[in-house]
Amino acid sequence: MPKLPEDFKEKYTRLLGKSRAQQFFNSINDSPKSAFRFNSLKENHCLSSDPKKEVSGIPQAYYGKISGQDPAWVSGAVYSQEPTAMFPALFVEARPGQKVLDLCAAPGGKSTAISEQLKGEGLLVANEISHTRAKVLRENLERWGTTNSLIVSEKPEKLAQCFPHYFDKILVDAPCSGEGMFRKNPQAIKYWSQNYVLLCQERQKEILNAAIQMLKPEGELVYSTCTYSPEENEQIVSWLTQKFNLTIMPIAVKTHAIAHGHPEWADNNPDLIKTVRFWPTAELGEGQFAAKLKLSPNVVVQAKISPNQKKKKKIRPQKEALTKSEIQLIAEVLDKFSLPAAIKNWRLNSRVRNNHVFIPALSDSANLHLQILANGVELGVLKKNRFEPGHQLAMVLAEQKQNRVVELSRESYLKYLHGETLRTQANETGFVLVSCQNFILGFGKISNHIIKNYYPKGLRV
Ligand SMILES: C[S@@+](CC[C@H](N)C(=O)[O-])C[C@H]1O[C@@H](n2cnc3c(N)ncnc32)[C@H](O)[C@@H]1O
Repeated sequence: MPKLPEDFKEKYTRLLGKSRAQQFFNSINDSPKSAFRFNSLKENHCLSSDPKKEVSGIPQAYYGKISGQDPAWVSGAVYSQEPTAMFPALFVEARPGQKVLDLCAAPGGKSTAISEQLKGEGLLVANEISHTRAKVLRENLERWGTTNSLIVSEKPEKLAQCFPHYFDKILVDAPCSGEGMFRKNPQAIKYWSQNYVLLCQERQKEILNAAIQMLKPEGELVYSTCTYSPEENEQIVSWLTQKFNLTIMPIAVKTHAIAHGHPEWADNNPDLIKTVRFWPTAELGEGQFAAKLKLSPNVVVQAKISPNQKKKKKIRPQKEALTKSEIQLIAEVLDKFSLPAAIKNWRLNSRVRNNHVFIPALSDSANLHLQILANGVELGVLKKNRFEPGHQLAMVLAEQKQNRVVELSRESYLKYLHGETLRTQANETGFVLVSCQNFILGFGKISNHIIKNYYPKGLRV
């Protein structure tokens, strides 16, 4: 039983009343809930054993654990995520073609869900301030088969200079005091203090200040935390409505296990009742809060790029379009596969930079002077007189039924993940997709019944 700090218990007894508070403290002793979501962008959805219990209110989500070594996980067919953490992305309700920002995005649970909503059309800017965590974000979005994301690692203020009033939707899944994670991560209890809660509140205001500058008139902001404290939840939403031209929107949810926000824990604005809370007592999952707000149509929109940016040296566009001979080399590989819509027009849409061939999600990104980890889909690398397809391309090809696939046994699968060369009975030669249990894992290249391993070195186990 994790020992809860006395101030924490006093605070929630005051807020909830003795009996509800006791139920709440007891629920923190129960086991945390694990769940996973299926990837609607990918072809294959059959696990080795059928998942049993659905997460109420989330399409294609089930309770249970999927190991990080399961072919379903490695291929990006599933994402392991705490059940209540699945909701904020659902509230974003992005439509294909829209521009969406996930401002605090790593490890990427919510970005992967938003990319499913966009279905490859429009733009997802996924930002993570920590460079180490941003790398994990990149791996997860790549595995997911996302084609239209710009992955960046910047402070929110810096992003705000580049994207004034640019986005239709913004998700701020804010760093918080993590009270909702106490039973999943008892270490979080050690960090808890009322001062820490207030410190988190300050940081949330800074992040939101930048976020609002990037929202289009009539754009929508989803704000979420995994904590219970009113200071980081209802009080932040009150602050947002007082400081900016924002109104609180209703949130449509299809689960009974959801509670509403508490106007009396903030400035008594009755609209706060439209915000939502997940309590562990409802047994859906861990603690969460979410609010949805809309910016007025009458905000003053600033210039496109800030003076700061204009002063920066313009990066001259390199020769980036493909030459005829480059197209020929790439076509020798790509023409053998069935291409999903997002990459079908690769001949026209591809760019080459330092021999890397990619279809950008945002063109002219170099002049933004941002730390960009990935822009769109990397198709592969041009080498001397040949083209080597990249891992991200394999993950995108998994969105469509493919014929050039070599299915591995469980034993060979583990060898593939280690980076070993494999033997095969297959008669194909050249690049093939490699799968296990029909989940596409990456590329291999066959010559004389030997599969050369193209699983990326950085992902090998
Ligand atoms: C709750 S986590 C995000 C989880 C993520 N949305 C997901 O679903 O996988 C909050 C993230 O905010 C980042 N963060 C911390 N301080 C920040 C700041 N000042 N500005 C922006 N992001 C920050 C953290 O590194 C962390 O990755």
